[in-house]
Parts: sequence; C-alpha cells; structure tokens
Amino acid sequence: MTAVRIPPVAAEVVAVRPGSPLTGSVTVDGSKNAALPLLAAAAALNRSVQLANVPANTDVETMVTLLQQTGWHTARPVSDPDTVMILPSDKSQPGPAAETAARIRASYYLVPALLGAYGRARLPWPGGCRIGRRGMEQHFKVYERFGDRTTVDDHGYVVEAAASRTAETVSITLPFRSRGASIAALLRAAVTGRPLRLGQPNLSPEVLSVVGALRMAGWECRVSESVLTLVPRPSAPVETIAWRVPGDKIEAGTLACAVAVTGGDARICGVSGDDVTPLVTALRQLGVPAGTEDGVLTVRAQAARPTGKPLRAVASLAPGGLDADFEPPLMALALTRPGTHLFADTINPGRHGNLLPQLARLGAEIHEHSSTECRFTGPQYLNGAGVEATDIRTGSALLIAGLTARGVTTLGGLEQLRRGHADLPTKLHALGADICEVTP
Ligand SMILES: CC(=O)N[C@H]1[C@@H](OP(=O)(O)OP(=O)(O)OC[C@H]2O[C@@H](n3ccc(=O)[nH]c3=O)[C@H](O)[C@@H]2O)O[C@H](CO)[C@@H](O)[C@@H]1O
Ligand SMILES: C=C(OP(=O)(O)O)C(=O)O
Repeated sequence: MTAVRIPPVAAEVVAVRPGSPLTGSVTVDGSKNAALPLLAAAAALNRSVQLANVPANTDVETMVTLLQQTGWHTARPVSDPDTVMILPSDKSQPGPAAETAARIRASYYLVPALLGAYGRARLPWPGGCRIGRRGMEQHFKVYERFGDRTTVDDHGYVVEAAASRTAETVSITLPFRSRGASIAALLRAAVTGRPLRLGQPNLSPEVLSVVGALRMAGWECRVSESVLTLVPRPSAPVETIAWRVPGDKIEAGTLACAVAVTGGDARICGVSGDDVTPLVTALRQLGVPAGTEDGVLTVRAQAARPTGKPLRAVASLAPGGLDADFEPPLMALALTRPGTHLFADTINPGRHGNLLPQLARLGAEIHEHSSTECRFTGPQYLNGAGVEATDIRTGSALLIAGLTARGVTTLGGLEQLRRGHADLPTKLHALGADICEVTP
C-alpha cells in the first residue's frame, strides 16, 4: 500500500495493514493533557506567557479559540509555529461559546481565569471523549473553599467569585487524587493570590508541569505525596514568562506499543523518562526490552523474549501509577503476547465499553468481568476489519491492532484521534508502517 500524505482534514479513514517491523527514530509532540492546563494557567495569571512545544491537535486548537473568545490575545511566531504567546485579557469579550467549550473535557481548566477576569464563569459540562460519567463535584468543592458560589443545571455550571477578599490560607484535602480538581485548586490560588494547602494532591506529570510553571511565575511550591503547598512570593517577576509543554508521554507510549507489536526497534524522542516509567515496566513485563535515557524512550522488540507472564494493567491516580490513557495501546499489544492479562480502568468507566467492541470486530476474544475490568489470553491473531475511533485512545489502540491484524484495517472517526494527536498516522509511517489516509 502506498503511503500518501494528504492534508489531515481531507482523510475520512486511515487504512493500515501488517508490514515490516517498525524501525527508526521519531519525536513526539508536546502533551495535549499538559498543554491544556498550561494554556489555562497562562490566562489565569493574566500575564504575557510564551508557551513552547504546543501540539497542533484539535483539543489544543479549541482551547486557544476559547481563550480568544474570552478576551485573551494569542499569537504564534511565524518562525516557530509550535509556540503560542498568551497575552493578558482586555476584559471586553463575551463568555466562551458553549458549543466550542462543549467540544473538550478540559474547558473546566478555564474557570479560574474567567473568575479572575470577569468574576463569573459559565461553562457547559465536560465534552470530549464519551468515556463515562465525568463529575465535577470536587472542582466545585475547591471553588467553594475559596468562597466562590457554584450552581448547576442541565446545560452546565456557573461559578461566581467570592464577594470579599482575604489573604487566608485555603486548606483542602481531596477525597481522591483528581487531576482536574488539583489543577483547579492551583489555578484558583494563583488568581486570588491566596496560599494553598492541598491534601492528597494528584502528582501526575501534567499537574507537576503546572506546579513548575507557577514556580517560574514566582510562587513557592512544595510537593510531597500527602500535601502540596503553594505560597505567593512578595516580589514576583513581571516580564514575559517562558514555559514549555513537556513531551507527550501518551503519544510516546502509543508509539512504543506500535513498535513492540511489530517486533521492531526504535527510538522515541522528546519525552521525559520519569513520565513513561509505568509504561516501560509494563513493556518489560511482556518481555519487550525498553528503557529511557536523556529524553529518549528506546524499544528493542527484535530482542523480545515473550515471558508468558500475566500483565496486570490497573489504571491509577496514585503517584507513579499507570495513567489510564496508557491502557488502550497496551491492551492492543498484550493481545499479541502470551499470557493471561488483566486490564482495569475505573477512572474512565466508559472506556472498555468503547474499546472492547471495536477490538471484537477484529476478532479479539476478551472476557469482561465488569464494565471496567476484563481479562484475555494471548497471543491472539486478529483479522482486519472496519473500526471506529470512539475516543482518542481507542483510535490509537486500533491503529496498533491494525499493524498485526491480517488484511486491511480501516479506522473511521478520525476527528476523535485528531483531538489528541496532530499526526499519529504520519509518525507511524515515518517508522515504516504500511498506513495511508483515504478519502472517498
Ligand atoms: C483532559 C485531560 O487531561 N483528561 C485526562 C484527565 O481527566 P480528568 O481531568 O477528568 O481526571 P481526574 O483525575 O480529575 O478525574 C478522574 C476521574 O474522576 C472523575 N471526577 C473527577 C473530578 C470530580 O470532581 N468528579 C469526578 O467524578 C472524572 O470524571 C474521572 O472519571 O485525567 C485522566 C486520568 O487521570 C485521563 O484519563 C484523562 O485523559
Ligand atoms: C480521555 C481523554 O481526553 P479527554 O478527557 O479530553 O476526552 C484522553 O486524553 O484520552
């Protein structure tokens, strides 16, 4: 199959089939799930921020549009299109368009910036992937601890800023390590200037990149597993701040699983080793040699020795836990490896409901113990079929499965895949995958 590069927006499906082992070197984009809160953090500080390594996926474009709709100015230097400048709000814009905000889950990161600029935030319920209930009650508890008022209705929610100002420390302990609620607390503290003591914080790389950004903006931040504290420094710097979006750990993990499934050897560049440690552990458990050094994730599946050991992939919000978004690509890989493997994701309770029926179309036999836990025995030999990217990671997992499924696999629903990855098929092609974008 000839790989033809067509402008992404034109393709209706991606076709993929087995070919040679993937080899070579590829660089990941900046992380979508870190870029989204960093863009919102820039708006919350209401200072000039230069954010580098911003990925060109559609969720990030949506967030930039939301900033523009709510009065922030954004610019991309022609010489460096991966950099976005975010400039203070002119406070003359209407609120975000509900239909734009409803396209992504992460619109909730904008609440603190909107409270700082307008004293009020009205947003629709989180959109994005349909992967189960996405509550916000912990976000609301955070805002209420800052004295804000929250109200909800069928369409969404309203947060109104506290009427009175105080410099008192805000102390909150989260009942579970929610990433979204942790970032809400950090950004609300940044807007109000109030010291924060956050118990049971989420310490994922995405939260830590916001912590790093606030430190650069002059905040003192201490982090331990049990508590995170944030204190404003009396004389914070005022010039433009330069932040960088970390490399996309999930894109790196996805490419690593793709290389491994084909028995290839490749270098995946631009990602912090710490961010992919749980993924590397899972690859090794499946007998795939993998390691990280100096921002490069190396996979040497040509030397793989299937272990037959069971993989227990349980998504977790705990520090160092397996990010739920690593699970779908790992599942596509584990299907081809000997052993009886268990996958559980209670963080995104609708994910298995998306992914498993699509893998079944390729002939996968997976036993569902419950809606969030399943078990299967590999190796399984899949057959190409027409499948749908019903969420971002289901889409990327199906591309990995298509690299081994006999015949051709065609993946539709590309708008989901592109929400999270600007050009995953192009990166797979750069490693030698037999993949092409097809327009009718
Ligand atoms: C845009 C983005 O970065 N999304 C990621 C983020 O989601 P998200 O920001 O939703 O992750 P959280 O850690 O906040 O939430 C974990 C789970 O708890 C639920 N919850 C959260 C807060 C709340 O007040 N009530 C509530 O029910 C969420 O809907 C989710 O099902 O982290 C997840 C893993 O941690 C990833 O799989 C998502 O890809
Ligand atoms: C679930 C994801 O995204 P979102 O929460 O933005 O839909 C994801 O990034 O895989």
